[in-house]
Amino acid sequence: MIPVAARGEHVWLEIPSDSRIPIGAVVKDTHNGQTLLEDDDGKEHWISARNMSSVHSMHPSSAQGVEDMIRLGDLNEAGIVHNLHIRYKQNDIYTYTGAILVSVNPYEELPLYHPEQIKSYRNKRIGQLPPHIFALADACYFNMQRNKTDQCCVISGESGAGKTESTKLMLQFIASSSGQHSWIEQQILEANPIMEAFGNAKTIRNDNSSRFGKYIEIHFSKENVIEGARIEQFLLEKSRVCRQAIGERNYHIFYCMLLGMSSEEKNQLKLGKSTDYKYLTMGNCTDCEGHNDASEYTLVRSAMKILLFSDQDVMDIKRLLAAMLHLGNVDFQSAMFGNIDGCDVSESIHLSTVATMLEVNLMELKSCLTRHTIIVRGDSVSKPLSCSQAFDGRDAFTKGIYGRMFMWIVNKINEAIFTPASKDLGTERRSIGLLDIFGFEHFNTNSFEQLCINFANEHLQQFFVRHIFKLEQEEYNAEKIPWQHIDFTDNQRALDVIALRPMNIISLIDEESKFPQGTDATMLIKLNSIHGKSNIYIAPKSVHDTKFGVNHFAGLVYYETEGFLDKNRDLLSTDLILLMHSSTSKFLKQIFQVEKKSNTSIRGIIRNTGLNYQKITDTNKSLHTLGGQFKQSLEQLMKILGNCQPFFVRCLKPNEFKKPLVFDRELCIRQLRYSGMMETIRIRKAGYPIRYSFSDFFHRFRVLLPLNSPSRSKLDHLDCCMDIIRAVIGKDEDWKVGKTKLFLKDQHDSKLEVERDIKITSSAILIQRVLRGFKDRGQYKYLTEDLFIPRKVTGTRGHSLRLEERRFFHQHRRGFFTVRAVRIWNCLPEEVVMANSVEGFKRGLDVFLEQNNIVSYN
Ligand SMILES: Nc1ncnc2c1ncn2[C@@H]1O[C@H](COP(=O)(O)OP(=O)(O)OP(=O)(O)O)[C@@H](O)[C@H]1O
Repeated sequence: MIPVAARGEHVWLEIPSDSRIPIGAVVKDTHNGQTLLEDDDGKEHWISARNMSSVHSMHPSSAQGVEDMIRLGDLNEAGIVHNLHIRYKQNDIYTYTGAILVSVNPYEELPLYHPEQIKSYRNKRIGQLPPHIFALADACYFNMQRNKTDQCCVISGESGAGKTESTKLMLQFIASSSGQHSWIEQQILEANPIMEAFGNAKTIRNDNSSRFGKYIEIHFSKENVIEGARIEQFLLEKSRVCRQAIGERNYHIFYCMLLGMSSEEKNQLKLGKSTDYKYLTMGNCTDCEGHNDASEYTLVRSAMKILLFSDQDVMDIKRLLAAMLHLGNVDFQSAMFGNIDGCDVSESIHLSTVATMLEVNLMELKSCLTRHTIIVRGDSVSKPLSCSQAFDGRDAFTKGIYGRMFMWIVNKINEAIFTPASKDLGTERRSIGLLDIFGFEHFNTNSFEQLCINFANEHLQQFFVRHIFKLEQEEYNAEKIPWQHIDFTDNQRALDVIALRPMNIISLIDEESKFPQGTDATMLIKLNSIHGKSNIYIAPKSVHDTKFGVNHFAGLVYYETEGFLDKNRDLLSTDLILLMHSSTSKFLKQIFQVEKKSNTSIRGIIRNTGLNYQKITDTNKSLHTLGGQFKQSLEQLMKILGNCQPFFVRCLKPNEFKKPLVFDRELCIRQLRYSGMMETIRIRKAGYPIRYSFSDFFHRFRVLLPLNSPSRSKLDHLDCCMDIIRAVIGKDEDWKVGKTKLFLKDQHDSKLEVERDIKITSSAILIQRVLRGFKDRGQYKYLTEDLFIPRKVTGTRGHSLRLEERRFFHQHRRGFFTVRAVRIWNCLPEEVVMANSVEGFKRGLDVFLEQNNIVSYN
């Protein structure tokens, strides 16, 4: 409590709120023993002297705000959220926590991303300029070169928090990192519009929501120039193709196509306007504010050209999209077949259009949509479907086509941008990976998709926890660094129960899906019997309840099990698969090619035995389930990430209204809490995230060894390291020496790199000055006096050269330096010596030093 507060003073004010976190405020006035406060939200409060117990003083660092939250004096939730809030009000949307970047969505275009800004952030250390996504991208590129390790950046946050925008900005920065705008860089950037058109949609939360996860890996040559990339996609939300919630749209591509195509093209595909199609109007919304569908279509078309989609590929895709729209308009009506209930396709042109677009026989298509074949004692029997079964089958068919088409498109993009590592490059090829994956989801009704998404988030959280907390603290112990253990919330147990230990939730769901008699109810019984006693799994409250709960790191989520098994099986009817293989469209056949093994067996079956339903059905079932596939690709991804040096971007959504400058504290506190930000700041503040072995440190920062250092002559790594650190960082700063490594703070690393760069730049300027002078003097003398100066300086070690060196010694009193300079001159190519910029010269010199195994300029 502060008894009296002066005008202008910054304070904390306790206010009633869900989070019970005090809000920052400033004293506006004092009058008759009352104090007028204006809080961070702009609300005014008169506080009587009696109530001043709810007012506390604020640390000056919190009052002004800090760029790096580990410098916050008030290291608590109030301090963090207040810091982000006051920065956000000034459009400072980026804030560091050490090398972790917090990004708050501005919901408006800020002048932060011009090519000039890219230039200014290039080759700067974190902390030299205000926090920025470009600074992180530059740090990835820099670390990749310096440490010769692969880098990755995990970009996380809720839907609409800004993950995709952040990914695009990082990609834009990295793609221009080598300074040359090559064809491959352009191709990588052009992949975005295509992926967004087919994989993004307007949702309630985000007008351009990515409905799939992606990992983009950019590959670099030995010279750190981009030579290719690879995109992996995860778990596209297929249900959106058939169904959208109110206010939401289907995938952008459908609306773009209908507005962007010429009327001739539309006639060819028998297409009208978006309101004509059921699949596009389920959400009562066909427009998307700020999204110009027609011009997006032009962008997608030109991106496809750049990514080498042929005209035939584009035509094939358009025909499939048109087929899906018509399929959505195919209606069914009840009909009787003898005394069996069934259904028939209602009269319309849509069915025949679908048959034309898919290049299949009309009657067979009709039969596949209204009947299904089952095996009875080895014989195939065709049975009619009820109306609702037919609608479900039709939708499954559409989802099956869209999902496979999306995978084909991603593969096609990869064909254009991916170059396999050449053998002689061996392990020297480096990469930077960017992971933009769906954030934690918790809706009123959560289904199988949410379980998969939240399972992915558990994995990423564990990766974060492992990297930031576990490994770090283990290393302090191993290196005997004095350390006070910091408690953190470890989600390992949740991850074990969901997916890792035997009989985990995902594997039980999978097992039940493969079981012919398995139902959602039998699955739930198994889950209860195995996990009923765990405090991670929450069993249904009664036998009638079909929901189970999971205690995730981000909160308790209940999952509705109805439809779980069908979604996990993700099967198309055997009739439809065979129909697709009977199509005359090569494209359609290609996208329905399943995994190689089962694929050959399908073809074999068709060729050898005609339509053998039993075998096809078996093959179909032997394929992985959706959950199984997702788990496998996620585990592969975690392995890749585990071999990288990670960076993290935590995106925050400041409000639910997509409005600029509106900061909903409670919403932000919730996001900060479950991302473990509070603990992260504590460990970043207390810890030493930068570690170097003595020898690595010595080799990197040798140029900073003071000239008068006694360890200079001994060249003992540890002694030299200590001398460098004392000279550059200072002996009173908080750095530590372990058994084999040095432990530094993020800001120390930045300082060392900046000093190193200054030293090398000045040395390089000096060397270049000397060399140019040497050359020009030689030229001058050659022209005027025709003295003993060699006509070709390169490689000459003659008398005249030594003369020149000596003269230089007298002029500059840097004899040692000159001799070295001349030696370098003898080897350096002319274009390097005469480079127009110091940077260019340094680059050339670096290559030379590396090739000649010279570790320092000194
Ligand atoms: N740095 C930024 N500058 C301006 N606007 C931004 C920025 N980041 C995000 N936005 C705005 O917020 C919207 C949502 O961002 P984005 O699509 O990146 O969210 P997301 O986290 O990827 O969501 P989802 O998980 O739904 O895909 C963008 O379409 C854009 O309008």
